[in-house]
Formats: sequence, C-alpha cells, structure tokens
Amino acid sequence: MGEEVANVKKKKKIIIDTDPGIDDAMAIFVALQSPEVEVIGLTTIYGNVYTTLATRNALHLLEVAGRTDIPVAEGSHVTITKGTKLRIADFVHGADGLGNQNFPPPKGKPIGQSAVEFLVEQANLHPGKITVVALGPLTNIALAIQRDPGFVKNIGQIVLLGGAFSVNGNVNPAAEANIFGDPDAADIVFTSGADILAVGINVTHQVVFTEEDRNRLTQSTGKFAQYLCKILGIYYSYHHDAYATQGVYLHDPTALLAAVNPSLVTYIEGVVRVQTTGITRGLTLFDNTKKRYGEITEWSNKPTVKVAVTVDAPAVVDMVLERLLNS
Ligand SMILES: O=c1[nH]cnc2c1ncn2[C@@H]1O[C@H](CO)[C@@H](O)[C@H]1O
Repeated sequence: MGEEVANVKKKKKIIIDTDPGIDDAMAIFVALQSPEVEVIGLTTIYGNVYTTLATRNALHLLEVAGRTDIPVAEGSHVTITKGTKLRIADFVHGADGLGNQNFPPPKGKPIGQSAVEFLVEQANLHPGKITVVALGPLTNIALAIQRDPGFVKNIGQIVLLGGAFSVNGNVNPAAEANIFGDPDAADIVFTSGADILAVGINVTHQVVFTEEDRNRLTQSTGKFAQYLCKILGIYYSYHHDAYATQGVYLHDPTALLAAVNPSLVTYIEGVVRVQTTGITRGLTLFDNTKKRYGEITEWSNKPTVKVAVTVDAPAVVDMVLERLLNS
C-alpha cells in the first residue's frame, strides 16, 4: 500500500453539520487544514442563517478552499416538530452569515440527497468510523436517528457544540443557541444512546481569540487567514457589545478540534435531558448518576453522554492559528 493511501485510511472521517456562520467558517477551514481528519461531507442546517443560505455559504466556503470535491447535502428547513418560527443569529454573523461581505453566489450545487439521507448512508457505509461534528441545532441528527434505527450504532461519534452546563446560556439565562434552536431534537440526540461528546459554552467561553490573534491572521498571506480577516469584523463588534470583551469565543473551532484531538478536553459522563417547554426551554440538565433518587426521574435509565468540562485553551488557539496561518 502506498504511503498516501495508508494515510488516507488512517484518517478519521468527519461530516460537519453546519450553519455557516463566521465561527463555522473558521472551523471548516481548520478541519480542511487538519491532517488527522478527512472531511467527507458538509450537511447544512439553520441557526446562524436560514438553511438555504447555510447551503450557499457551505458551497462558497468549499470554493474558497478549492475543495469542491467535498459534497454538501442540504438539511432541514424546519425544526423536528415542523416549527417554522426559527431563531436566526444574524445579529452575530451578519445578514449573509459571513460578515456582510456580499460574496458572489457559489457555482456549485448541493447533492441530490438530503442531509439526513447522506448521514444515514455514510454511517451505513462506514460503520463505527464516522464522526459527526454538529455545529448547529440538532434537527438533522435527530431526524437521522428517527429515520434509521441502526444510525446510533453505525455512527462512530457525535461531537456537538451545544449546551450551557451549569452556566448561563447565550440566548437567555437558561439556553445556549444551538440547543434553543431545536430543543426537542436535542433531547432526542442526547438520549439516543449514541457516543456523544457535548462541548458547551461553559467550555468554549474559555477559548478566546484576542485582537492580537486576529492581527496575526491579518499579517499572514495564508488564504484562509486573509479570508477570515474580511469576515471577522462583525463577530468582534458583537462580542464587544454583548460581553464587553476585546476578543471572540471560538465555539465551533473548539468543538471541531475536540473531535480532531480528544485530549484537548476533559469530560464527565452522565445523563443529559433538555427542557423543551416553558421559560427554561433549551436548558441542558446534566445528572451525574451518582445519587440514587428515591423515585424514577426523567433521567432514570437513559444512556449517558460525555460532557466536556475543561479545555486546553492556549493549545486550541495555537492550533487554530497554526492551521490558518499556513494555508
Ligand atoms: O448571543 C448569541 N446568540 C445566538 N447565537 C450566538 C450567540 N453567541 C454566539 N452564538 C452562536 O451560537 C453558537 C454558540 O452558541 C455559535 O455558533 C455562535 O456563533
């Protein structure tokens, strides 16, 4: 076997489910620059933008990267309960999702398969070998779980950016944006029995990309670095206004790198349920399963998941920089 072939075989196959999104763009570029993984497809979802625009942006980002060999499968336009009143974070990413840069429309088209069909097919083709990195609301993943009873077993791992574990949310004090986007889907995913690592904002808020880090991108001739400098402005202003910080949180790149290199985070294991109604809709509630409760609870006899609790933040920032500067 040639060395090249052997390397491709060793690489972890990943599918990125994404709603690009400025930090999604960063995560996608970092993934494409990561020799440890092979990106076998992008699936799209609403969240930072509506799904139609997410598909356009995914195709556009792959064209910027010169990676039009990677398929894009369009995902759901509505929540799992067919809800059409979506919460779109255009105030974080711009109306176009990519910093209001008026990029030309992509030349490429999504594949004929839907995101759910693509996810189910790939998990069946490569049982136990695929990691889904879910960077938006979890509708597509929950639909795949409902569509194919074998999906949970066939999918290798799901690393998801979502939840606010024992901290306030970013939509409101209870809820983080991706879980708030489709709490019913999130509860299906968390209780599905799949191998899940949840990276919540309790972790990603520790990973700050400073003005100084951005300046290093600006000074680089790397194509991804230059592209990102064009779109990052609005993301910095939003963080400045909302959090009074001079830097931005690296949500999606942190989750992506946790999939690439699991030793960047530590985690605890327990049962996660998602509140689907009321003022705490979208709340993620972790049971460490240590207490024997006197009665059956909504957490009893549910499969456990991994929830990230610490992150080597300097290492994440260094890896992001290194991979984007050398592009
Ligand atoms: O305040 C916010 N409201 C909505 N979405 C946000 C906010 N801050 C960040 N994100 C976006 O949601 C994911 C993390 O929760 C990230 O994709 C981030 O870009």
